[in-house]
Amino acid sequence: MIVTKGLCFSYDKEQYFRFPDIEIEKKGHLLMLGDSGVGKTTFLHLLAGLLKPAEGTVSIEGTDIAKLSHRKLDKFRGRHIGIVFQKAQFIHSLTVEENLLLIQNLSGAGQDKGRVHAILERLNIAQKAHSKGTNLSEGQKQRVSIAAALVNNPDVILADEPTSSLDDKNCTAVTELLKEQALQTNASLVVITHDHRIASQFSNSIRL
Ligand SMILES: Nc1ncnc2c1ncn2[C@@H]1O[C@H](COP(=O)(O)OP(=O)(O)OP(=O)(O)O)[C@@H](O)[C@H]1O
Repeated sequence: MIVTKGLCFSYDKEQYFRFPDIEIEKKGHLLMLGDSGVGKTTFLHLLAGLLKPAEGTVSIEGTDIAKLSHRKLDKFRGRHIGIVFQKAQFIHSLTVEENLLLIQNLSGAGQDKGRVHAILERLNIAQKAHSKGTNLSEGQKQRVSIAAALVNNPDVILADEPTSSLDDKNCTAVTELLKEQALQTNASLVVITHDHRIASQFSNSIRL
């Protein structure tokens, strides 16, 4: 479960962002829409503890994440939060499978090749399991990034423009997978986007 209260943030004191309070139960989801530059990624990074709010709180599974030390926050993120970044972030010299196994290892959860392959199948990239990151298209990289966010069954899934590089078929597949994953693993899902193709697939949405 994720709850925010009174979140404010500023990069430079010139532009001040005030974000609406959100509360997403387990299995719940929220789509946040908004034009380029309104602060969607900033909001997501506050939710993930990658930025510290000037005011307000982010509570995940009952923990106020701003109260955690850097080390504890990194560990907490690895265990509880799956982030789909706008630009895919993984090690390009490793294969897709090796990247996902490494993420499982780093979280302390142990390796589960079956889980890795099941998720790659769902994302239509199982045939790329043994390819290196440098040999993937942008859409394939985006899907690896989604697999990386989901592979540890996080309690909170935060997705930043997860469908921007995808064609219509994969756009629907990815959105369905994110929602289904949240339902199956009792997770809360936040998706931010300006991709209007996915608006109709979410019953709960707000505009920034
Ligand atoms: N590290 C930074 N330092 C200073 N200003 C920043 C920084 N990151 C973002 N900004 C500014 O904050 C504003 C909001 O950026 P943000 O990336 O959150 O918007 P967004 O709604 O996600 O946009 P987009 O849809 O284009 O990704 C923008 O005006 C941006 O220039």
